[in-house]
Amino acid sequence: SWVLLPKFQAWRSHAAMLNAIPTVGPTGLLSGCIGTYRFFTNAREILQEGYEKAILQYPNRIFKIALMDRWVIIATGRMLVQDLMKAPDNELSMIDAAAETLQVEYTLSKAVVVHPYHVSIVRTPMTRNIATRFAEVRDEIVSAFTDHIPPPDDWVKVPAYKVSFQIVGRTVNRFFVGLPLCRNSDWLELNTNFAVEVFISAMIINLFPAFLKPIAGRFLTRMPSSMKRATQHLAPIIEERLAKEYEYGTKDWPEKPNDLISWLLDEAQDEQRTVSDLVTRILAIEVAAIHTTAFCNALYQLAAHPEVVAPLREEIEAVVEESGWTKEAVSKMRKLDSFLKETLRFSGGGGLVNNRKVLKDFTFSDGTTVPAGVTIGVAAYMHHHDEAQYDNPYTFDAFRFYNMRNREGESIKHQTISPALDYITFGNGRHACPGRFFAVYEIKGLIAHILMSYDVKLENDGVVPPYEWHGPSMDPSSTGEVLFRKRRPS
Ligand code: HEM
Repeated sequence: SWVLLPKFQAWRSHAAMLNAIPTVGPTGLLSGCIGTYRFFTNAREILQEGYEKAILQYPNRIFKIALMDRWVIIATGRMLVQDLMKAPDNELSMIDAAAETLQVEYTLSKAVVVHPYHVSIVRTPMTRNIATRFAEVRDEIVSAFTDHIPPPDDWVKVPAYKVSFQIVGRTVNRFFVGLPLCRNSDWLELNTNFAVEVFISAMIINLFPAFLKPIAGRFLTRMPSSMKRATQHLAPIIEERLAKEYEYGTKDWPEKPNDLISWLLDEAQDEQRTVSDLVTRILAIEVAAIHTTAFCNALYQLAAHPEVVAPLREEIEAVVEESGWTKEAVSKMRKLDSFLKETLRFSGGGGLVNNRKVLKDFTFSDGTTVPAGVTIGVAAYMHHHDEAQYDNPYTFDAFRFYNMRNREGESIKHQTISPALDYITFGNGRHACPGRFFAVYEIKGLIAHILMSYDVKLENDGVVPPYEWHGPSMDPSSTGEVLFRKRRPS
């Protein structure tokens, strides 16, 4: 029994830590099954209830929700959010949480979490090349809009969700893989579908208990066929680049393209220099870059707020006249930046983000302890609508952050790219989204182009079509329409 005693004690202390955390949603027998079902269908209500109780009632500002085979703990308020984002990876692991949330083993490949070197490629060479590649990105924005929404003389209805994915897919791919692949319809369809499939398959696999996940995982993913399809497009390009390196005996051969494939090859080691590993990384980055609903949300908000159009147009025209369509010009678009950041605050984030797997019992700075084995996350939507963070949080105030930047000494604060404890759309700290610089320049470029070339409006009296909650993720309406016409002189 002396062998079992320490185990029993550890189990008791684990149970005591868990018991001290209030549960929201179903409790008792079968709570995991019912809880998972309710979290899938009613996550918003459960999270809102927990969030309000955590602030007003609970002693330690955290609460827990029972899922099929694990507990999810939600941390609320700036202090706990800061602790969570500052914690070292060997205590609170982002990678382990991502592997679980996205079920990467079945939906992507274990390799992307075992050696995530592609994250530093996004952070450094990719971000450094935004300025040099901006003219091409801008060219693709113009050409993608011309193809998908040829400027009509009279109002036409455009399915916002579908078209925004198509336009983002092309813009992102011009930057990642260049012409002609960025306009190849099979490649684009594969990428946009794959990005959505990863999230849907993972959500369904997560409904199964641990012992059934391998079976569910085998049947519920189209990963092998997507990999094969992606390989058909990428293998010839990758092989040609490897051949050039061999031929010239250097990685810096003449006229090497300046794109994601080259940036990856510059860093990849040993087995990472194979077609299959590189294809997986490229798909993983595509998923991170394409599965963002920011542009679609911004389009709905722009169409819903005609009063912002004139000031935004005035600003864009002035900076473009001065600096052309460059990265520098886009960074000077401060009102547009505020509009985008307000969109991300107001409609971005979802209910369970910045997830961390607890690898060792973890104590927050207020003394609250969570046991190893659970997952902790943040309810970003509720955080961004908390009056402790923002005045009138349920009002969409396009120039909220512009006005804040105009305050004495705050001109470089409050930008869309700057994570802060009251603004966690891109996370915060060490794991803050490394792709946010590109994402922000790209989305600002897309909205600026709409403002310069089109008039937009919503049919339904300017009311944004209802958001869709899929489990804890909050998405813009997938069926809503925005009306477009060629810009008319005002
Ligand atoms: C508006 C668009 C985007 C949003 C809202 C967004 C949001 C996020 C968030 C919340 C995280 C996790 C932070 C955490 O857990 O602390 C993250 C991580 C990440 N994002 Fe983004 N992202 C966006 C666009 C992009 C783009 C365009 C790329 C690639 C070019 C990208 C690549 C990544 C990568 C590689 C990570 C993992 C970082 C790590 O492991 O440390 N994201 N993103």
